[in-house]
Amino acid sequence: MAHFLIVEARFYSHLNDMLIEGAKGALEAAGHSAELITVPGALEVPGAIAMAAESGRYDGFVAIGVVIRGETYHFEIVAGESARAIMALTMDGIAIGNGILTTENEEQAIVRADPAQKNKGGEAAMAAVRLLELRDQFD
Ligand SMILES: Nc1c(NC[C@H](O)[C@H](O)[C@H](O)CO)[nH]c(=O)[nH]c1=O
Ligand SMILES: CC(=O)[C@@H](O)COP(=O)(O)O
Repeated sequence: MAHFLIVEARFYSHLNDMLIEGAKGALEAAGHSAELITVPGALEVPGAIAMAAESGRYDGFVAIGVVIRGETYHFEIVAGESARAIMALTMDGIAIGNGILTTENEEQAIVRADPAQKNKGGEAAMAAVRLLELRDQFD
């Protein structure tokens, strides 16, 4: 059994609740345990993962959040920079599944957050599980 940390950017609570349900359900079904921490937004997720990885207490991580386009360029920054920083951590060998949705509107986010629909939270959790399996295989 592996132990995962779910790091949620709690910007849209009702959407996060669905993503977290999917992630927890996937990890539990795969026989793993999970903790949850909350940060304000997607830009804080990579830093929180980096800090938690330093502790050595977690085998893998699932990033959860929702970034919905507004009126300004900020969407590109939040969506792009959180994804880029998470990818950089993954390239350092940290098993992370990225379940941060980046959508044009709430309707798109609901479909992707809902475990009964596209279940992107569960998908991100299983991606982290797979990366951990590969790291163990290559060690
Ligand atoms: N607009 C969204 C944000 N913005 C907040 C940033 O992520 C960050 O917390 C702030 O800039 C302070 O550093 N975050 C989301 O997760 N989703 C959004 O739609
Ligand atoms: C993704 C965002 O930062 C967005 O929610 C902020 O909206 P706006 O660009 O209208 O300030």
